[in-house]
Parts: sequence; structure tokens; C-alpha cells
Amino acid sequence: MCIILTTDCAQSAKEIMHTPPHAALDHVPVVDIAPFLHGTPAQRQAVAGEVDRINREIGFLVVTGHGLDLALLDRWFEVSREFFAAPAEVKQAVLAAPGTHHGYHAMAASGLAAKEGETAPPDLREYFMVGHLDGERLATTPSAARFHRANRWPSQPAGFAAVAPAYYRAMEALGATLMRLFAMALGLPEHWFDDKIDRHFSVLSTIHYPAQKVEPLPGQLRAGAHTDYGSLTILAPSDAPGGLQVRSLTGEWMDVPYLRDGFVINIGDMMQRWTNDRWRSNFHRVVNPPPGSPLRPRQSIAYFLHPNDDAQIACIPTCVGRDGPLFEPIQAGDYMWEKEHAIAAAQPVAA
Ligand SMILES: O=C(O)CCC(=O)C(=O)O
Ligand SMILES: [Fe+2]
Repeated sequence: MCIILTTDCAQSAKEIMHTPPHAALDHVPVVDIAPFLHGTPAQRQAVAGEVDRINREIGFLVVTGHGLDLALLDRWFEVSREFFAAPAEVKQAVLAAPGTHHGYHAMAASGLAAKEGETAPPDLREYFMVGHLDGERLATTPSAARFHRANRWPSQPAGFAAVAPAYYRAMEALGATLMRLFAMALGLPEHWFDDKIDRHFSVLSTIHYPAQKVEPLPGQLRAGAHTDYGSLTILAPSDAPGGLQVRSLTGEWMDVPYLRDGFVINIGDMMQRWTNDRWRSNFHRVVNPPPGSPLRPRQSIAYFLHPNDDAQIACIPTCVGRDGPLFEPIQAGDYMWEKEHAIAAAQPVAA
């Protein structure tokens, strides 16, 4: 593929690649993206430069100024809470078929740390996943049909089937915006990713971590340490004890700050590979509430942005560096399929 860059742009991308490492971040930074959305070219570039620096170091940031309607987020939290509180048969009726995302995933039935080869007990959470809203139409080839299918909606609560798609659409829009910011951060034309995500197989997961009335098993967490495996994740956390932590460069766990209007954005393994290891897909986990804290559940909502099934994940031209591409090109869907099957094979037995 031929990428046309202006001399300035190519030069600055090259300089970024060879900038010596500076003081490591010891916190997850907050970035206001309003100047990227509404600012001058220089203001937009300043946000992009900051995002590049953060993604190279820790691959996690909290984004504000995104313009998303928080009332929609609150409503999605609310209908999700009602769904998780619904009778068991309501949840069982929409149980995800084995090996698929779409639908309900039962409490402590899987563990994220298993993906990293750990033998930790299953995670103390249950979740419901929504796939592309036009999944049936996009399942045009056997390859695409691995990820695309019809969504299923629970019979309760009544608002679920309307709120979930509305939130999914808001995430599609924010995801596309962030990919444009990422393109600029990588010294690419702003719309470089657009045609690689226009038939995406992103999944939205609404997650419930119940109040812990019984002590967890040794080594058992709300979500075990893992990296995400897509291109980027947009997470809406909630403010409750026992939250999200990210690993620092020196190996310590850092709490991710909670902001009412902040989305936590992180790089996944596929984006690390796409950027030829320029950006970091970092370890994170959700810890248990500290002993003695009030008994409270936690909710979060994660949108995992995956490109089109047939997008080629080959070293991005501005990321080649001195040593050339580190990885073979791979089709996005194949990459994900291999990852997910490795996880399925490594799952602990449900408690
Ligand atoms: O619930 C959270 O805060 C994070 C969840 C997470 O990392 C994941 O589902 O991949
Ligand atoms: Fe994660």
C-alpha cells in the first residue's frame, strides 16, 4: 500500500520513532480531547503528540471532552443493573452459545488471566455482550461469520433492547474518532483507519462485579491480570471500591483515576502488533474491594474496537523503524480467532 505523507509529517513521525525514552509515567494521564475535536490544526496535533507519547509508554489514558451524552451512559448502566438482577431464567434464556460473544456470560465462568497462561481461579464477574448491530448482514463469508451474527436481547428489563444499540452506536462514533486521533498520533493521514473499520466486529460488554459477601479464593480477582487483544478499548468504569489497576513500567500496580466524564482508553495486542511494538498493550486487572470496605457491587462497560475481519494487520508504514517489520502480516479476524481459541483452551473450570 502506498501512503502519501507530506515531508513534514514523515519527518515528525520518524523523529518520534527515534526519540530517546524519557521519565516513565507513574500514573494514568487524563487527556482532554476537545481541542482535537474542535481546535486549530496545531491544537489537534498537540493532542495527537501527547497520545503518541502515552501509548508508547503505558498504553492507557483517561479521555475527557469527548462529547458523549452521559445520560445515555447512565441509562445503560441502569438497564444493565436491572438485567443482572433479573431472575436466573431470564439470563439463562440469552446465554451465549459456546465459543460466541453475543449474549449472557455467567458468573465466574471464565478468567482473563488464563489467557496469559496463569492458572488463577475464574473471575468474580458476569457480563452480557453485544455485537455489531448489523451482524447478520455482515456475515457474508465464512470468515466474517466467525464474528458476525444476530444479537439477542433479554426479555427484561423492557428498556434493554433499545438502550444497548443506542450505546453501541455512540461507541462506534467515539471509536472512529479515536482511530482518527490515533492516525494523527502515528503520523498517518487522519482517515487512514477509516476503511479498515467500516465493517468492524467490535463487541460491547456490560459487566457486573457483585458485592463480595464470601471471601474470594486465593488468587481470585474481579478480573485477573491480562492485556486486551483488539485495537483499542473504551471503558466506562464506575466509582466503587475494588477497581481497575494498570501495570507501570516498573511493575507496580497503579489505580486508574475515576472521572465522572472520563472514558478509560487502552491499546490492545492487535494495535501493538500493527504499530510494530511502538505502542504498548499493557497489563491491567480489576482488584477485589479492600477488606473492611462496604459491601458494594461494581459495574463497568467496555467497548472492544476490532477492525474489519479482512483488514490486514501489517506494520503501519510510519512504524517501520530501523529494524523493519517485526511481525508477519495477518488478517485481523484470524489474529483474533487464534487469540480467542487459545483463551478458550486455557479456561479454568467454573467454580
Ligand atoms: O471492568 C473493568 O474495569 C475492566 C475490564 C477489562 O479489563 C476487560 O473486560 O477486558
Ligand atoms: Fe481488559
